[in-house]
Amino acid sequence: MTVLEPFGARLRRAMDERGPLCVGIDPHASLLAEWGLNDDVAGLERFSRTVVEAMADRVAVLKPQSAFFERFGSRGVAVLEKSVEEARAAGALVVMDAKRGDIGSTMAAYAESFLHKDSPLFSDALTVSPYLGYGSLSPAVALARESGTGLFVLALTSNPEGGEVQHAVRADGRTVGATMLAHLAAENVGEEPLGSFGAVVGATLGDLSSYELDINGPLLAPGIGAQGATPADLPRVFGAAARNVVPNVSRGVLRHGPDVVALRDAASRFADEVSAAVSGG
Ligand SMILES: O=C(O)c1cc(=O)[nH]c(=O)n1[C@@H]1O[C@H](COP(=O)(O)O)[C@@H](O)[C@H]1O
Repeated sequence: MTVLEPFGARLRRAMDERGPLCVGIDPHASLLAEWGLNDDVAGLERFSRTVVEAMADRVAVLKPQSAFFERFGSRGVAVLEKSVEEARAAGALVVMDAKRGDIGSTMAAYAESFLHKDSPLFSDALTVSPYLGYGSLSPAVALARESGTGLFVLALTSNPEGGEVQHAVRADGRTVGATMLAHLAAENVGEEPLGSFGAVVGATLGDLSSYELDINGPLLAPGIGAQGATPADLPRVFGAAARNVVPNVSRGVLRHGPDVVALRDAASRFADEVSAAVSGG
């Protein structure tokens, strides 16, 4: 297999060159309607192509949300394949948001679907769920190491319901979420300039100073915009780990379409606010 430079190194460089913002490609039916598009495969394709055209040559990361493509069956997935390919060709890193998680042998097939270089859906990284046990993700960790890709593991999610699982306290006194962060820190030991095994940590969660967020890996932070968090929250939520945060905005940017210039302006306003907040400016 052609081996890419590790995802963490590629991501760090992209964050340095383009800023850390991740824009989501989330073609909600309501957004298709707002954009004057039909809720069908042609509308999906137009939406996705517009976002890629507007963003892929300037933001560090694009994150397509697979569910909105799967909704249309195989033709929707074909649009997803094309979007991933075009976004990567234009220089963006693609984090496939498919939140996969299963017993190890099945997990291996999920990993192949997104992280093997010959897969039609090959992406730079994949979101995964560790709630069948962190160890069930091992085939994905192994393939990511082999192919120079990365994972974002759901540790502390942005939604209010996540706490009942992630804040649960284990017999050793640690919360489940903290345990996931510790597993990721172990994966990333010694990696420079940044490990490839990231955590998803919601920007909506308030002060997380009781958590060890310094996992030497990226922290994907959804929740900015439509879910109520703002870039100004990042230092308060993430403290010193803010330098490794990849803030995600989906609807907060996408609602400005379909005009490409308006989409770019919206993303660049978020990017400026992130940079002012994280650099203390
Ligand atoms: O893994 C994710 O990206 C994710 C994790 C999480 O904890 N919360 C969360 O909102 N997301 C995703 O991030 C995006 C947020 O979209 P907006 O709320 O429109 O910005 C959606 O695609 C969600 O599926």
